[in-house]
Amino acid sequence: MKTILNGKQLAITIDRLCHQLIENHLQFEDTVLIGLQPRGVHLSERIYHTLQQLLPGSAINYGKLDITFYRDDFNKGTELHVPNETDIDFSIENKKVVLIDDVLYTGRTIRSALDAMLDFGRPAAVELLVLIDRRFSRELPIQPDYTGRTIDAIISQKVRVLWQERDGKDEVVLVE
Ligand SMILES: O=P(O)(O)OC[C@H]1O[C@H](OP(=O)(O)OP(=O)(O)O)[C@H](O)[C@@H]1O
Ligand SMILES: O=c1cc[nH]c(=O)[nH]1
Repeated sequence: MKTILNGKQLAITIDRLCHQLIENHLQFEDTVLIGLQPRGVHLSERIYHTLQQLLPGSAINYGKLDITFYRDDFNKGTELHVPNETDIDFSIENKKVVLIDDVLYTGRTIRSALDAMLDFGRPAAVELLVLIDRRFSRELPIQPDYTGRTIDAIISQKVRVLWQERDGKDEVVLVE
């Protein structure tokens, strides 16, 4: 197992991503943040809380989206897909949406998210923020707008993003 980001590097990376978001979205009046269940939500929570500290007084719309029923392999094969909560209590009509996930690999999760998101309105634009972009493994034409770290990994390897609140420590690792 190899460490890609330790806890301190992860915190610095999240801070940088937040500043990049502010650069493009200023006070977030027309922008909403949506974290993807289950693993992207830990990242989106950190980003949301960091932005609130950096932009005191701004009311940022933040929600969580579950894509289970929109997966292109739902009801195919024997794997049981257990849904998580979707919590979006605002319309995304004409808003700029920033989708947030921990890892981008084939792009299929994000494709599903683009589909699932449309239940909440027609956005003006959609951006993608990921902590880890696994290059050279995309199966769909989907690329991130904000990236924590780009890595090259072989197919047998797996990136795992660990969070203090769930795993007991903050770390990004490459598992052989
Ligand atoms: O770009 P993709 O190929 O869709 O992979 C990215 C997704 O994989 C992980 O989720 P999950 O744990 O559900 O997938 P995994 O079982 O493949 O790790 C991760 O949290 C992303 O949402
Ligand atoms: O390496 C990978 C690939 C997909 N999803 C992950 O969480 N890690």
